[in-house]
Amino acid sequence: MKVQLVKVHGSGNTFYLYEALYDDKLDYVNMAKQLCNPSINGGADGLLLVLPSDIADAKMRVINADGSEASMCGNGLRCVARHVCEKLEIDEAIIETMHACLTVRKEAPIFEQLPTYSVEISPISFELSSLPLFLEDKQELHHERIAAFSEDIPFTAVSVPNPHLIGIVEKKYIENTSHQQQLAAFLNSDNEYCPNGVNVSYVLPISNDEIFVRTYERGVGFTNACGTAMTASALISTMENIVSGNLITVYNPGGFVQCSVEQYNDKWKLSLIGNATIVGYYEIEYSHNKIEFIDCVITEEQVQYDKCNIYTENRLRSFTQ
Ligand SMILES: N[C@@H](CCC[C@H](N)C(=O)O)C(=O)O
Repeated sequence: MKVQLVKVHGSGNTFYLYEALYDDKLDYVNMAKQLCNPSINGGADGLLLVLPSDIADAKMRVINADGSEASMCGNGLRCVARHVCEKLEIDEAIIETMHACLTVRKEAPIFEQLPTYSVEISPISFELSSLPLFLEDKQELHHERIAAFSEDIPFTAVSVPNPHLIGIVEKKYIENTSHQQQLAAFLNSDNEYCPNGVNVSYVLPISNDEIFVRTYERGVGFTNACGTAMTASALISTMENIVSGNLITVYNPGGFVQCSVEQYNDKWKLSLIGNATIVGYYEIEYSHNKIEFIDCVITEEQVQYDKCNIYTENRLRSFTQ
């Protein structure tokens, strides 16, 4: 069977997007594992499925590189938002995800001409059972040191609704990734704390409205960026008075986004604003569970995005030197 795919990214978090217009009985887990293999066409961090929905403009499913399914994906949702809005010729849409129907919207570019979308990030829970994360008698974890994780990094746990463990760190933990690598690999292996794994982010405060976030993603490993992690990090940084104001700029190894963090009557309202870049259009042959790339048309959009990367690198250099 011939399958049409779009390669997309949000902050360098890269996905193949496939729109299934009918029940095609394809093995999406097998497809994701092959498409994400870095030795084939550069790989990707996941497969985004755009499916018909009875209650929204479309439904998104997210398959991680290892074949596990995630309940949400912020960077991926921006790319799905663009796909659906352009197809339906609308500027705002509702996308059904595993646990919520979320509003997505076309926005003014965050940098030069970059196609930019905002996506709602919800529901939010601090209950450890929502991740789940098991820590003796604790119900929640807020900016606290856990000896088994680190002697000096305070961690917060939150689900949005995919699970995140977020540490506020000093520069040495950003310059050298080994602590994050070891902790995240442990929490994503067979372990007593996070039986379903967890996305682990290290956050470096930069200014009163800027942070840097690097994430080791469950089901993938280190990625250029994780949208839900950056939004959750902006929330935690706000709650801990590390940043102030409603719009936080979040730099990451693949670019930058803006996260809107607002509070109404004790309830947090989060959204993620950033690029939704189309890298290329691909045709594959998928038969006997094997993928073969047949054709591709690469767009000019990455050239434009590279300029944004140069801007981000220069900006980051000014913080880190
Ligand atoms: N990159 C994503 C999150 C993808 C899912 C994650 N790996 C998980 O398993 O929770 C994002 O942009 O939010």
